[in-house]
Amino acid sequence: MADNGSAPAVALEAVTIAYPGAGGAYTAVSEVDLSVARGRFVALVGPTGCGKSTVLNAVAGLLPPSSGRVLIDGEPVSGPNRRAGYLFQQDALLPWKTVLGNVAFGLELRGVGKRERLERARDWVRRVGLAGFENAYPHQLSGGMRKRTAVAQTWIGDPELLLMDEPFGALDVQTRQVMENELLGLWTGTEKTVLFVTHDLDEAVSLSDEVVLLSAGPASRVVGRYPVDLPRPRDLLDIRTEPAFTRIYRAIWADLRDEVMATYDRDRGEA
Ligand SMILES: Nc1ncnc2c1ncn2[C@@H]1O[C@H](COP(=O)(O)OP(=O)(O)OP(=O)(O)O)[C@@H](O)[C@H]1O
Repeated sequence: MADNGSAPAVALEAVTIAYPGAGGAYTAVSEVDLSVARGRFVALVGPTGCGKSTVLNAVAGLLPPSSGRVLIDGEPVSGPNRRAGYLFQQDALLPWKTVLGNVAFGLELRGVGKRERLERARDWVRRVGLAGFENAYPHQLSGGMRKRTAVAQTWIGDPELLLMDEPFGALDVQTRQVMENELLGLWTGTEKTVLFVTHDLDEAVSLSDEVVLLSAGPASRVVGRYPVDLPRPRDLLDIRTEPAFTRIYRAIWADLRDEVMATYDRDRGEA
């Protein structure tokens, strides 16, 4: 592979994505430019339906742009990116496999020998706090435990790039806070780049180095980039009460609110 050490981990260049439809194509995002340096934690926010998942799917290589380019480490994306790790709101646990089997599954697909993959899976099960549940099946787990299993499943492959789409959206508030903290704990000190989609501004600010705001659709584009210069390592339970957190949150919300209202007005007009 080319030596692209200085290239951004992720770059979108004038990316436009239109979905075909019966009444004509729907342009979800238009001319999106975005560059994410290696090792950064970037949150993507915007009103509902603005195209956050669309952008993430394009970066994942699951959705080819109608025009423009997506580059990973300086190389154009052409097909699903197998070096990236994914975490979505819906986990992808296999119901017939145990926790250990689910965590080891990615390594199994890659042909890693049984002994090694089980050893590594056991280590990850322990790291996400599920020691003792190795032999449990997904239906025997709480939502938080399923999510921990999914986190281990993703991280065991040691991906350089993590693409997360509202990964904790379905969890109750308390479990969510614990999981967010644990995610930061895993990520801190690594060189991993994270693109994190959320519609929760609180979550976006507390986790990330930078928040990127997409405008209301159709034809959404990037309308704001906000550095989050809060110290690390962060304890999310503490950081949300810091004056600096409130300052950043308010600055972004002032702009996000306009986009949310634009979406609301548009939907009302269509109703
Ligand atoms: N496969 C598809 N075919 C047609 N339109 C689609 C398709 N997928 C998404 N869209 C439309 O594209 C727009 C962007 O959708 P997307 O899911 O990317 O937004 P989002 O910001 O992630 O939404 P949310 O915050 O509600 O999860 C929406 O209007 C959606 O209805």
